[in-house]
Formats: sequence, structure tokens, C-alpha cells
Amino acid sequence: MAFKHIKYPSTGEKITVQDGRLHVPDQPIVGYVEGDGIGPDITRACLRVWDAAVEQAYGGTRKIHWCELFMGEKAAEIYEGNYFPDETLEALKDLIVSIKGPLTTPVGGGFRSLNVALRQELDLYACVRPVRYYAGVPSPMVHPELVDVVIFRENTEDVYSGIEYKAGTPENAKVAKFLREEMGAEFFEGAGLGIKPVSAFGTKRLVRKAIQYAIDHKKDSVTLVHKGNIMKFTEGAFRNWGYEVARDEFGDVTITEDELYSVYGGVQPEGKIVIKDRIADIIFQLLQLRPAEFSVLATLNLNGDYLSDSAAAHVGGVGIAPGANIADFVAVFEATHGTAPKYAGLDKVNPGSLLLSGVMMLEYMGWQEAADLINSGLTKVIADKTVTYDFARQMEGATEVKTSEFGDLIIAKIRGETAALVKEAAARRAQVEAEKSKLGDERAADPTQAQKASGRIPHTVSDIMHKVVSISGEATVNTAMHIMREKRISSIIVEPDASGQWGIMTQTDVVKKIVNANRSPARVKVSEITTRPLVIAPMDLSLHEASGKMIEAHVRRVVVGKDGVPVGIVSDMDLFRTVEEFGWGTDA
Ligand SMILES: NC(=O)C1=CN([C@@H]2O[C@H](COP(=O)(O)OP(=O)(O)OC[C@H]3O[C@@H](n4cnc5c(N)ncnc54)[C@H](OP(=O)(O)O)[C@@H]3O)[C@@H](O)[C@H]2O)C=CC1
Ligand SMILES: O=C(O)CCC(=O)C(=O)O
Ligand SMILES: [Mg+2]
Repeated sequence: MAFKHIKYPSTGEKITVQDGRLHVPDQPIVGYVEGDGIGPDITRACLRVWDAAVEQAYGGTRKIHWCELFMGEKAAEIYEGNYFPDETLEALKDLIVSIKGPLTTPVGGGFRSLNVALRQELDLYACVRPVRYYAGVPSPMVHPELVDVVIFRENTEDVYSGIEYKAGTPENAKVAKFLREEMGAEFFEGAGLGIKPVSAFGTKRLVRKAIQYAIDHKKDSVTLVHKGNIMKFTEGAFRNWGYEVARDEFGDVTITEDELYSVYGGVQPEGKIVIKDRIADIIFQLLQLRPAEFSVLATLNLNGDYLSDSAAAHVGGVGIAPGANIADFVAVFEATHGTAPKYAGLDKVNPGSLLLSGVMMLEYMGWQEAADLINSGLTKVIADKTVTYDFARQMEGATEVKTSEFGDLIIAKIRGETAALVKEAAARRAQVEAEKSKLGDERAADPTQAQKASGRIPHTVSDIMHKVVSISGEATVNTAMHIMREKRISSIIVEPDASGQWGIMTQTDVVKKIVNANRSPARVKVSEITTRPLVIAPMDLSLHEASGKMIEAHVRRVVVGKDGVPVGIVSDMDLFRTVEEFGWGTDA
């Protein structure tokens, strides 16, 4: 699709899916949507922090190439009233990984939620919202550190499906008539009507992802949250289908809470995840009073929406509540909160929620080092009590900073904290490199001695060969002789001639073809006394085989090569020395 307003950066590569896995190049193109309300404030700050963390973690070898995509009010301005242009949808699919700011949805009328539309159009069926405590964050809980749950909220079904009939419309009248007359339903005249589809397919793929996450992250339980006592065939079915997936697809690694007591006497067996369920209303109390009992929660769409904002409040509020909308590969990361319009453009709110959504994104891309830097930078800034208004109003002795300043402080921590470590690691790397290069030089100069020092016994020609020295056939024999004397070598490799053949010139050639023939080495070209073609032995030729070759061909050396190019040379003297140093045969 040719884009009208979206411009992919000219540098960077697209993230792809290869052999069923996400393939993230070192210079990936990642999409971002600024969002409405406070969106531009937090996005601006976060882009700088993400870039700084990636730069710091990978020293410039990795970099995100951002591509702005348009949704919401900014899109409506650019695309003549279109809040969700087709090309944005196309690019989100094409780029696979993107991050977005919040988008406004009018209440009680107007256009449909862009966020919900996005999730449905891209079938981003799992809304993943981790809720955990960052040390120093103000919290109303006595033990907020015990909160560490990941909410897997079904993201495409339930009452968010948009099957609603406004009171007073012909559609509403038609549905009401059907329900009353055909289904025997009873409800007040003039009621607005909504339908709540919950399918086995939608439930199972969500619960499957939640259980897989629990396995991958060594979590001890998955709790199915539902209001199945009231909505038996939707929420009750969600619970039943959830247990079904656990039993049918993860039977070897899961047990039910019933089994935990009836079979295992309450002692959770090593390596088993407990699948349990709780009714939706009581889970709000339980998460406050007994948070340690929960780790992964699988919820329907509406319950998960409520629960994620509420749980966020236990650990500092929605200002620090990250999230992601994930399909099998395509993912759009986003803050849990909305557009907070009263703060729009004030550079005031907490960018933490979007920032941590970016941390989830970096983890999804496999860039854990950059993610860790942000986590630790954020923790340190909070520990310094330099925080945005939402934390400052709950923290004694805090200094309130702006959104952008909060970002700057995190960047400073990321750079400062790692500067020393990076310097130290670079020095360590340089030391190792220097040591390696010294050992390499020693090996090349005296392979036998180097192996003796390292405890290795040589077996093949590559174990004892010396690096070849080569010369052009156009050089004079005089020049070649100077090099051989200087390097203390008895032969020199001659570069390929016009027909591509390598050659060799030895001390014996000089004795026979120069001295004995009464020729001046200054006037004879190397090519004139070179032996071609050169027989090149493979690197894994054994020392025994090498001796055989020398005897058979009446030569005193074997040239060793790779892909037809000579790389080393082994002489009869090298064999002699090796045997003298290491022994040979059965008594070696
Ligand atoms: N995914 C999305 O794009 C979402 C979009 N929305 C949309 O956002 C709009 C506004 O919704 P609303 O219900 O007011 O909810 P919001 O989440 O936008 O704001 C509610 C309150 O939460 C606090 N808050 C929100 N974000 C931050 C932040 N970054 N830092 C600190 N505090 C924050 C503020 O509290 P305080 O007043 O105490 O300072 C704010 O007034 C609606 O149109 C809604 O549909 C809502 C949720 C998600
Ligand atoms: O789409 C919206 O405007 C609200 C969505 C929401 O609250 C959420 O996803 O948590
Ligand atoms: Mg919400």
C-alpha cells in the first residue's frame, strides 16, 4: 500500500517473523502514535528515555528507527476528519511492533473507541498489564511490595464487541421484540440493549497465553476471574473453558486448586502451576488483602479493564501502570491510563506508564539490557523523591518535577549509573582482547611452544603450522631473499599468476637456480624460479599424513590452506621439533 502521510525512515529495517519467531534486527523500525490529551507530553519524554537506554546498553550497535503513525485527533487533522486511517492500520500490521499514547473516546455517543477498534482490527486478543511495586512509590497498601500480578485481559469480546442498540431506535425495538416474544425475556420498556459475546475460541486463546506466560516466567498460579455465578453462559463459560485449556493442553504442568488440597495436601508440587478461579467482585478485595496469593490473572474484557486501574492504585496509580495489546506476533504497547485531558500540554503528568510499556516492548524485542536500564533508572529517580505531581502529592519531602524533567532525570541515571560500569567493562574487554592478541602472536610465532604452555598436544598440521609470508611473482629474488632472511623462513609463498595458481620459492630454489646457474638475484623475478602449482593440504591433515606427503613428494615442507588459499606452512623441522617436545607413538 502506498502511504499518503506515513513515512518509513530511510534507515532501519522492518521487524519480521521468521520460522515462527519474531526476528528483530539491530536497527528496527518501530511505529509510534503520539496520542491525544497528555499523549504528546509523555510520548516526547519517553522517546528520549528509550533511545538513551538503547544507546547506553548497546553502545550504538542497536538503535530504534521510529516511524510516526497517526490515530486520534492528530490523524483527524491530517486525514480530513479520519481518526483511524487505513494506512495506520496497515503500517501497524506491517511494522509488527509499535507503541501508542492514549486516545480519547467520547462517552454516551460519538465515534466508537479507537482503542477498542484497534484491538479488534488487529485481533490483539491479549491485553497484558503487569502490576508490580517499584520501591519508594507512594501506596495506600501496608505491604505494596507483595503486589506482583500480571493481568491477561481478553481484548476482543465481551461487552466491548460493540453490539449495542440505543433506546428508541428501530433496531432496538426489533431486538427487544425478538427477546420478549421469541425468547421470553422480560425487561423495562425503553431499555438500551447490549449483547455480550464470549466464545470458547476467544477464551481459550487468552487463557492459553496466560498459562504459557506463567510457564515462561515461572509463576506459580493462574487465576480465572469471572462473574459466572450471575452470567453463567458467558462469564461462567469463560471459567469452564479456561479450566479446559489448562487440563487439555497443559495437563502435565498444571493442577487445579481442588487437586492442590485433595491430592497434594495443600503443598504445591515443584514445577506445577495451580489453576484457580475467583469471582470478579471478591478479587478486588483479595488483591488488596492477600496480594501474594495471585500472580497471573486471566480476565474477561470488562473485568480486566476495571481490575487493571484498581490494581494500579495499589502500587502508585495509573501514572505508572504499563500495558500491551498482543496478538500472536503483532503487538501495540500502551499505557493503561487515558488522555487525562485536564493536564494536556502542561508537561505535568507521570510518563511512567508509557515508559514502562516501552520496557515491556524492549523485553518483547529481546532487548532486556535496555529494559533493565530503564527500570533501574526509574527506581533511582523515585528513590531521590524527584517525581511528578501524582507521586509528589503523596510523598513527604518530594520535589515535584515536570514530565520532561522526570525523563531527563531518568536519562541521567541511565547514563551515570552505567558510565562507570561501561567504562569498566570496556577496560576489561580491552584487557582480554590484548591478552588474546598476545596469545595469538605467540601461537603464530611458535605454535609448538604455545601448545606446550597451554597443555594441548598437537595432532594436525594446523596445530603446528606457521603463518605464510607471501610475495608477488613480479618482485626480484633479491627482495624475496631479504624478507626470508629477516623473517627467518626457508620458503616464501608466491601470489597467484595470471592463471590463478599459487607458487612457492624455497632456499633450495635459490641455491639451484640462482647460485648454481650464475644468475644475479637482483635481475631475476621471483616468478622465474617459482614452483607452481602449489599443492595445498587441508588444515586437518594429521602429522602422520604430513610426514607421508613429504616423503612421497621428496619435499621438506607442506603448505596448508583453506578454500584453495595458503594460510600456513609446516616444515620437516617443525615435525622434528614437535616430536622432540611432545613425544610420539605409543609411549608419547
Ligand atoms: N487506552 C487508552 O487510550 C485509554 C483511553 N481512555 C480515554 O481517556 C479519556 C479520559 O479518561 P479518564 O477516565 O479521565 O481516565 P484517565 O486515565 O485519562 O485519567 C484519570 C485520572 O487518572 C490520573 N492519571 C491519568 N494518567 C496519568 C498520568 N500519566 N500521570 C498521573 N496521573 C494520571 C489523573 O488523576 P488525577 O486527576 O487524580 O490527577 C487523571 O485525572 C477518555 O476519553 C477515555 O475513553 C481511557 C483509558 C484508556
Ligand atoms: O478505549 C477507551 O477509551 C478506554 C479503554 C480503556 O479504558 C482501557 O483499555 O483500559
Ligand atoms: Mg481502562
